[in-house]
Amino acid sequence: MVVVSKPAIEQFSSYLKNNKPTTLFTQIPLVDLSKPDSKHQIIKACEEFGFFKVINHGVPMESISMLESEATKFFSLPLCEKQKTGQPQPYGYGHKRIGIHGDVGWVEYLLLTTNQDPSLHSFQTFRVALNNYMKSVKKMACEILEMMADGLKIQPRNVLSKLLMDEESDSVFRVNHYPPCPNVQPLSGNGNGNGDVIGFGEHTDPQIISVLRSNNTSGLQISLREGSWISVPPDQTSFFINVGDSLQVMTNGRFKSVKHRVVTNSVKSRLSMIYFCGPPLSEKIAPLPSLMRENRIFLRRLSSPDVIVADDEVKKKPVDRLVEEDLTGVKGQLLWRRNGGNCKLFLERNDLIMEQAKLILESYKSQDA
Ligand SMILES: C=C1C[C@]23C[C@@]1(O)CC[C@H]2[C@@]12CC[C@H](O)[C@@](C)(C(=O)O1)[C@H]2[C@@H]3C(=O)O
Ligand SMILES: O=C(O)CCC(=O)C(=O)O
Ligand SMILES: [Fe+2]
Repeated sequence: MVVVSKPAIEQFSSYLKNNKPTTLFTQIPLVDLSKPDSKHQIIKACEEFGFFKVINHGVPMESISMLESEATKFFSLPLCEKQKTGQPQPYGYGHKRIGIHGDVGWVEYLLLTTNQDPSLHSFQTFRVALNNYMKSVKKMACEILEMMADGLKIQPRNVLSKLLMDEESDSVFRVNHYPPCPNVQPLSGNGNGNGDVIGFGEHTDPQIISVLRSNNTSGLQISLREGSWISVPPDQTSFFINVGDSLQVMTNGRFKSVKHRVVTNSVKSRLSMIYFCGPPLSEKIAPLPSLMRENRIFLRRLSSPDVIVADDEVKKKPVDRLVEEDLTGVKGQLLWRRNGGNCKLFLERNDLIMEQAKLILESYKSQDA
């Protein structure tokens, strides 16, 4: 639900107060995929930001423009036409409500599986443009994942990309449309809690990596390690790569999944297209053996209370100490599962039945309440 309560100017000044541009000069890492040292740049960017921009990516501009124009046409259709793609459960057309946790944003979107998704059966030209685009983007994503494996000195180099190449890969594609938001309007729900104008509230993506582009319109922000937010300058010809929770787990916390959000624009529509590279359903997501330290799994809470991640930074976080004591040295695995449409990582311990693992997850939830 959208609530209009205060005059726009008052809300805007509150927005600025809560979103100080603390790091004006921080540059988003740029990786030129055609350069021989790109694997090292990728590793550095994933360690420091969990986010980077790529150029010389090999995705043809025509396939990008074709999909963008089909998506723009789609969002300009009357609501009843867009709803023919189905209710978002989770696939289909949705607006304002995002996911199952009551999140609200100034956004409409289309969420699709990358497999044979029936949602677009009456939008054939859209479907063709999408398949074309996804083929090239998937190829680029695999190349990036292989460069990551090289940079991490992990063998075989397809250890990450094979999850995406798997026929059962649980990848999703999302097109988000943020219409201009004329007034600065606070949204109810789980935005960022400051009454800001949120297009898509802060979160981390649960998948391995996400490949994002937009129509040259600002709005995307990422959170830096020290907690400040920076705006990502838009760029129509490049792609942006997000490290997701699954990759954070697989690298045993060496890469961090990036917290990000989208704020609205009062003048221009933002259109973003994102390929979320997910592992096959029920894939075991565990730190890659060569990146394990002391053969232990450390756990840290992520933005969603059900998602936990291997990381030894937990030692610095009092709220998680109990969990570390409970689980240090435990052999277990995180499974990629879907629950009511949302994909998540679930903990399954070798020495405990799932019910007990659930209890541990419950304790996260009660800390949040
Ligand atoms: C606000 C949310 C929407 C989301 C689930 C979440 O609680 C946090 C992650 C979001 C995300 C981002 C990537 C994909 O678009 C998505 C389908 C996913 O797997 O995680 C969405 C979720 C969603 O829209 O349900
Ligand atoms: O629209 C964007 O630029 C980002 C949206 C996003 O983070 C998501 O869909 O997961
Ligand atoms: Fe995201």
